[in-house]
Amino acid sequence: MPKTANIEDLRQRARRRIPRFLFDFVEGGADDEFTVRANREAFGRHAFRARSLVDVSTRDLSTTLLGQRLELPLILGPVGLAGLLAPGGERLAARAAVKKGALFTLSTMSVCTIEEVAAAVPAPGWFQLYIWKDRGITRSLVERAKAAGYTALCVTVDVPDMGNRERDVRNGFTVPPRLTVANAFDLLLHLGWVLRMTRSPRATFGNFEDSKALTRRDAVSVAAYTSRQFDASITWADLQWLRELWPGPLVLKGISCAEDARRAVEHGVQALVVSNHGGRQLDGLPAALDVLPEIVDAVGGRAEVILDGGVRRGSDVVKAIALGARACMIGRPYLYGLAADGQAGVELALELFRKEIDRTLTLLGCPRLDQLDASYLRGPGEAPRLSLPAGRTSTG
Ligand SMILES: Cc1cc2nc3c(=O)[nH]c(=O)nc-3n(C[C@H](O)[C@H](O)[C@H](O)COP(=O)(O)O)c2cc1C
Ligand SMILES: CCCCC(=O)C(=O)O
Repeated sequence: MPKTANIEDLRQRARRRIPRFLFDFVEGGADDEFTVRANREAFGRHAFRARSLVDVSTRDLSTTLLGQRLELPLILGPVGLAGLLAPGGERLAARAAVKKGALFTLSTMSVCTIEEVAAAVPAPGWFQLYIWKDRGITRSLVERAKAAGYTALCVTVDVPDMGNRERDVRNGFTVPPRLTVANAFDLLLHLGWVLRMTRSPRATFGNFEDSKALTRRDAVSVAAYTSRQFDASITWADLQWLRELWPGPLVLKGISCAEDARRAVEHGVQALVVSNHGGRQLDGLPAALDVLPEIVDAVGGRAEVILDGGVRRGSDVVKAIALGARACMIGRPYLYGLAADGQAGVELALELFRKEIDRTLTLLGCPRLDQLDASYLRGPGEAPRLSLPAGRTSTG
């Protein structure tokens, strides 16, 4: 097999290794997937302004996030059902993050439980919260995360209801996945995955008793399950309630305009994630990178800003940091690694990013990540658009 040179190669390996309905769940976005593509294309509108004759013989890629030092400015974003890509998927990804000096975020909708992931690593990372209609369940999730030692609560605010993921509708994707006439051939072509998954203790949302009891006969679509459970009535006022439950740092994920960023700061949020949920929620939102400057400006240093969406290259990370992000969150890139080769695949994804960030800093003439600023970029209008070859947007 040819060597894996970049995240796109890892994506191709993942595509071959897991059933189509699962790859589509990972890859897909909402409606026409305009925003999925926009996230990627935005990076091509910024070109570098490199400096020459700078001593770049040693480089420093480290950053601090909410007071924690990270060797790599990368956060593995919260992803539901990662445990379907490889048995124990969330545990494997959390271990890979520790090994590579990145940070792991566990999703509320994980297959492994809050406690299982915490037990797999020396110190757990962040816990991502979806607010349940049943506040008793929400409270219990927060308390479990606190007891297990997660260091920050990352509340996702862009899912009052699930986005319209048409690939999942078409594929009849359910939790747990079910054998149907329509997907029988797909499963037959991926018997390796079927066999691997028979070793997995469960194929549903591990944190919820009712979901653990889901059998293949009463399988539900992700949209149906989340619609039943997620609270679409939450407002800024509810953040106060969470504050009382969670004394540690609070992060809001899914901020996409300056007003909300300002409001988040006024509510004492320590970090915010500029994100459109990887284009999986409201289709038609602009690229996350395009709203980053507006949000960095609105926050004015009062909270840490993280860029999430479309990051596929070390140079993307460097561009986001030059525009004021403190770190980048990645979703699909590490899932490709997990699907392709379990923990080793996630480590490979992170290693590819590390090498690319390192090389970019070297060639850019900026040896330290914390010295990056907008003077290292030429913005849209200042430079010709850099375009990817057809079919190489990493999505679609
Ligand atoms: C399969 C999948 C599941 C996801 N599940 C969650 C989730 O449970 N909670 C959440 O806040 N974001 C979730 N996200 C969004 C990611 O955290 C992140 O915002 C997005 O993947 C970033 O875009 P990228 O994939 O281009 O890096 C999910 C994304 C994917 C691809
Ligand atoms: C799997 C449950 C929902 C996860 C999510 O937020 C997403 O798919 O984007």
